[in-house]
Amino acid sequence: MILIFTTGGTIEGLDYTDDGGITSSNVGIEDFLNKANIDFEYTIESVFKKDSRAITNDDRELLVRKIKETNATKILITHGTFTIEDTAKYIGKLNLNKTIVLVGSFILGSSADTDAPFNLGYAISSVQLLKPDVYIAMNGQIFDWNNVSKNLETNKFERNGK
Ligand SMILES: NC(=O)C[C@H](N)C(=O)O
Repeated sequence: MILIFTTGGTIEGLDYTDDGGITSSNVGIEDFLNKANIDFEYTIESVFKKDSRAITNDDRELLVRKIKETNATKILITHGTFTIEDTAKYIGKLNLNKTIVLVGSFILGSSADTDAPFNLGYAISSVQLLKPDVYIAMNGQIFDWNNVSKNLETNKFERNGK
């Protein structure tokens, strides 16, 4: 069984507009899974729905509590890309002995050319195969929680020192 926690971000159609307001186009992660006719057991829970710049450590603590409470050992977290590495580090440091994969998208989940379904598929595959630890699945790659940063110029995640 895969447990999916959703937290908002562009992958769920959530973004700030240039004038500072927040836009929401209400994309359901479940919709992507249904469209792909997936055939594995999963549970999905919305923990909060925020642009990731608005996520606080209290929010991260709530996520951690839910991760600890569940019997599930394979957990996918959908998350905005701006602070996905902060959340990965926050959880990774705790050594929870579960396979936890965080994933987001760069292009609005509601847009026709979104990278959301590709990223989700890659992350769902990864969460089933990786050994217990915390990872970010983006740009068709897996990054360890303690060796990742986002390159704002290229919109790609990189290993540190690369
Ligand atoms: N690509 C993204 O997810 C950016 C987004 N607005 C966020 O929540 O971080």
